[in-house]
Amino acid sequence: MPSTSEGGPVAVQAHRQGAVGSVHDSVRDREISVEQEHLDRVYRRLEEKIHEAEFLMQDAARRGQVGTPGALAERDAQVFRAGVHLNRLNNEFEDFLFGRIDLLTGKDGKKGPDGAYTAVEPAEGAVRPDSTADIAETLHIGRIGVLDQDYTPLVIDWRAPAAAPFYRSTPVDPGRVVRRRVIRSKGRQVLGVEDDLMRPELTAYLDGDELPVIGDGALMAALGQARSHTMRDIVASIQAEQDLVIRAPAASVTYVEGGPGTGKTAVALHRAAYLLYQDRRRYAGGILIVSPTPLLVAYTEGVLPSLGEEGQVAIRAIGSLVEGSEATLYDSPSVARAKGSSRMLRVLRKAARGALELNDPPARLRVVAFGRRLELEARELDGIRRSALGGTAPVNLLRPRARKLLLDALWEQSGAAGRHSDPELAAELRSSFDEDITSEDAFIAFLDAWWPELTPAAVLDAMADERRLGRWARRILNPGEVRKVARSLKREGRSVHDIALLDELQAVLGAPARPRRKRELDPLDQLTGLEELMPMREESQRERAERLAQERVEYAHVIVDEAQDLTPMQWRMVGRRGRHATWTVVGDPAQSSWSDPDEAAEARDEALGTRPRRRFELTVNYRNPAEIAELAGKVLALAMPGSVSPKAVRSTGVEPRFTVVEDTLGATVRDEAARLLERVEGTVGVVVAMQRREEARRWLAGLGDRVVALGSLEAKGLEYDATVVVSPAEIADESPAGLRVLYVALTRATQQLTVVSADRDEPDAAGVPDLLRD
Ligand SMILES: Nc1ncnc2c1ncn2[C@@H]1O[C@H](COP(=O)(O)OP(=O)(O)OP(=O)(O)O)[C@@H](O)[C@H]1O
Repeated sequence: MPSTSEGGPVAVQAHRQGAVGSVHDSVRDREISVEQEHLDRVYRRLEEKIHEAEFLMQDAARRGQVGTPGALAERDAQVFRAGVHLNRLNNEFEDFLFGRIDLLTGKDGKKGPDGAYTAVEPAEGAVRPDSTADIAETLHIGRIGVLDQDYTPLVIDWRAPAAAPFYRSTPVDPGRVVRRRVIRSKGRQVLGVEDDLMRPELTAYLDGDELPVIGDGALMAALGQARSHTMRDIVASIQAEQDLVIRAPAASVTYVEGGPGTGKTAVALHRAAYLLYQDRRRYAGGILIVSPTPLLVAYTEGVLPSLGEEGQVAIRAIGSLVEGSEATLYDSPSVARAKGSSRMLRVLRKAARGALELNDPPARLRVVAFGRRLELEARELDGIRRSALGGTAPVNLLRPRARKLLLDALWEQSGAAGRHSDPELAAELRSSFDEDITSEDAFIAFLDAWWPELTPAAVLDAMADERRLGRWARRILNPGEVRKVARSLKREGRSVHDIALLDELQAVLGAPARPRRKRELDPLDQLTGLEELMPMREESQRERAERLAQERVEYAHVIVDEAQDLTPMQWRMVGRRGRHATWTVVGDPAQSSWSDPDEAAEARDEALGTRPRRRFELTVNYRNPAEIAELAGKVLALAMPGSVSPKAVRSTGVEPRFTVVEDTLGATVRDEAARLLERVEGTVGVVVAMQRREEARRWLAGLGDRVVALGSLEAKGLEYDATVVVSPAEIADESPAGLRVLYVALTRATQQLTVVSADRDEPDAAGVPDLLRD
């Protein structure tokens, strides 16, 4: 039986056990059958709704054959509405009822739109002087809301205000809630119930019988479960401090800090679902979640669909934010530092201007106009280029200006300027002069070569030349940095940090004017009259998503996960996607792998602008047992002296295991991974220094797909039943932020942790490496 630490959401357990004691199985069975009855009723109602939707579809189709314009418009609207209904009902048919709250009478007798009473606090006299009370209202909570024929709520949507007490109520501040129940079901069958008592001091009655309490609480049941390679939603056991973040108003910036395992990623995902529920018109297709790695994207991708939100939120790895890019390569720490630094902005601006001269531009311009040969020499051309480039306007967009300056210089040379005193005639003459020249092939060819249209990729490729980069980065990067950055750009494929540079270059260069693409045929376009009847269809979600992508992807809400890791250049890239957005930013400074947090904070503040921030802190570690959290705390003390570890919510009694390499590192790691595979049901992660990634994959070959090898930076945000952390010293020495990266590695396990030490770790007799000793 797991023990629990004190305070916060955990306190529920302590209260409950003291108050209730053991419960006989027959009571459990009876309670399961009570919930089964309710679920049966819900399904009957859902079936009725599905039949209704089907009938509407058929009826609408029949009406379509009648053919008057009014009937057609009505049919279209009905088909659309019924289709949406059917889809929702069918999609969310599985496991959508998961919670129940039993409430005291409220202060006022008002009902909200979901059919539930709105009061949060109990009415005076709801609790009798002898500490007994009657349950006045029972609400079931699920993934969508379902009303009975008479509009009484059978299920309340988890995001509706009436569902908030299910998450917010605690024994310290219970409100009207007496008992909170989590219902486990699969399809149409209720499998179990887990209860928490919010007012253990009360004897409460429901329909005359004493309220029974079953199980050890849903949170503990959820935390003890084996992990798979995909994250589960936490909708049934969101804790009060997490709920405050999820339901925080969308205005400005919601800023959340919390240590490892405090549910930041889970909370961010549930917040996206909540915002969609609150204001679907505003947010559908317009929420971006920025994640540090493609691995974390894949791990979290299933959560929103399980909350009924399929395809509405773009979850993108930071290396895939630019359309068409999917970078997974990592630069060495020193190259990453240079590329991520805001100094790079100045280098890119110079590169974008310098790149105009990449392909030996012509040294002179010769044209014939009004029967005269006109010529501009290299010196004049340089002067024109310099004056066209003044200021910070995007280089590609300056081409028309440069063209105009060339024409001015040629006009001057032609001597035609003084020919007419009448301004109208003079203007006409000038315009025919310009036309003459600009239609000449020689001029067009000159302009293309002298002011070529630049692409971000071409400029970045040009920076791979060390001499050239040295020129562009003079007095900005030091010669060592220039050498390393140039070398890294020569390699095949882009790194994660290159993507932010490409995005910046896109802004510095400006998009060349592109011919508009013809819109693809949208099948819903054929439903005439739909726009008027369904204002939400003004723009379909696909159209909106496409439009946003074409307009350089601006979003209505941007959620940044693992925000502590964004470099200044990455903040600029993300900032461009949310210039008018509201934001949710979640992170943990203690897990930052960026070597200069102050510089990153400055860039973050610039991206978020002056919008006011609402700060939240998450304080409870739901992932690691206390034994693992305590060990990780030793590294935290070295990495960020004085910072406080989040409180672990449970303990397993299994201490971390320490081993020292015996034969070869590979054989030891493989043995330890195999050992853990036998001890846990779910996944095992082996975390190594980045340079050992490939090697470690070979060590584990043949052990099956429950085990994976990860570089330390790839472990961000992920979790496993058990982990093997290989050579803490090697991970810590890999970069200036190495100790914080090691802290991340040590906090990935939900049950067991093994640390393998090599020579460099200086293990003591018990195998404990130097870095993890007291
Ligand atoms: N209220 C909850 N009920 C059940 N499980 C929870 C709850 N909150 C968090 N968890 C679980 O705890 C684990 C850690 O959550 P999550 O990955 O969101 O934490 P995090 O703060 O993002 O961690 P890190 O900073 O280490 O990436 C996950 O398995 C998550 O499902």
